[in-house]
Amino acid sequence: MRIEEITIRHLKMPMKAPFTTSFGTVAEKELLLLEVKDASGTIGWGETVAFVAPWYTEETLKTTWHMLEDFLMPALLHKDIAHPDEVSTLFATIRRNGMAKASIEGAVWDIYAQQTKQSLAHALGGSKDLIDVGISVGIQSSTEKLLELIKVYVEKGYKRVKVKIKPGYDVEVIRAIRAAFPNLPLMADANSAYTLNDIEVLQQLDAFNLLMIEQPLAADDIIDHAKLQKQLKTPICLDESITSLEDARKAIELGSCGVINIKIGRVGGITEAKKIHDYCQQHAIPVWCGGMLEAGIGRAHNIALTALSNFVLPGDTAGSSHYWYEDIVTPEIVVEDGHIRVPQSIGIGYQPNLEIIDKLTISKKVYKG
Ligand SMILES: O=C(O)CCC(=O)C1=CC=C[C@@H](O)[C@@H]1C(=O)O
Ligand SMILES: [Mg+2]
Repeated sequence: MRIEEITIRHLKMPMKAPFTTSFGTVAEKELLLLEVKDASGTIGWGETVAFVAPWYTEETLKTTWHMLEDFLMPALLHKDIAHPDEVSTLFATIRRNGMAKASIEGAVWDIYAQQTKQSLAHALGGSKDLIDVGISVGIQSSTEKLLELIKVYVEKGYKRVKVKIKPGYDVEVIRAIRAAFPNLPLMADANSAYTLNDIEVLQQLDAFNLLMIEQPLAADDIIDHAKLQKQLKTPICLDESITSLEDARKAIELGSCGVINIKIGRVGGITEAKKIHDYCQQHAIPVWCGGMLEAGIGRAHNIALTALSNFVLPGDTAGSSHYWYEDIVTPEIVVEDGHIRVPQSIGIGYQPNLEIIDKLTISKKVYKG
């Protein structure tokens, strides 16, 4: 294939409820939607996951646009590509900026799946028909409110619940959840809010049979995570710390984690995500697919990736209606009894809904190189 034209749309999507973590709140999601057309007219779609502010990683919506416009699109447009794995080679001299790279690479995978007449999940080597789905619950104004929400999600059938923790909002919150839901598959995500000085607090969490504690320490620190893991019974799951296969290899060699959360955007694309998945499988490290409050295109890519066999833990791939009044794809993504059915039709298995996309678009630009 040869990419000839890319349309970037800047979308603003109202959220049903704000999402709060140890770092900040997202009340309205902004994203870039990429419509990528190859010489034969096949169209693939990609979605950026960087937030407006750099609190999760250093990328922002504006940096992704800058990287796409000034470096990534010029490197890709009008080049002959036999396989989407080659996109990362074209981008090899551009450091980091994984979310920008992933948005365009995801669209190329979509085109490839369509042209080889298979589902994206199948093109990636995935064979599951159903994936297990968990839910991520942001920080709430009170523990009562949190317990009420968890009850609703448990009744809806979600396969595990992840809650956000931060210093001062941790042991007592988890204790209350455990008391109300003794058998719930439960985990906590700290988004790097702790240091090794907090080890006693983190050790107290060992009493609650958590599936894992996600990213307790700094994003760029796998050494301290290795020290912490030696002193915790609960497996550590790394999120922000893993931006590439090399990061995963080093973290596993050091013993910094027992689980890895793979996010396509954070690791620079589906090809790298697959490599991390395969490496973890060879080293008996279970993985799951993290979420970035994606709209339908990003969510569809996550579902296809989760069809790979070492995604053995439920992912943060809630259904469209959890976050959105109206999603940008048809049919909307539905969770039933804690499962999503992996589309078996050609491509991503969902159609972009242009009417809704147009309604949410605040600016648009077409690039032909
Ligand atoms: O997309 C989802 O449903 C999961 C959202 C989620 O938990 C996160 C999204 C983005 C940043 C973080 O706050 C958090 C995470 O770290 O996994
Ligand atoms: Mg996380």
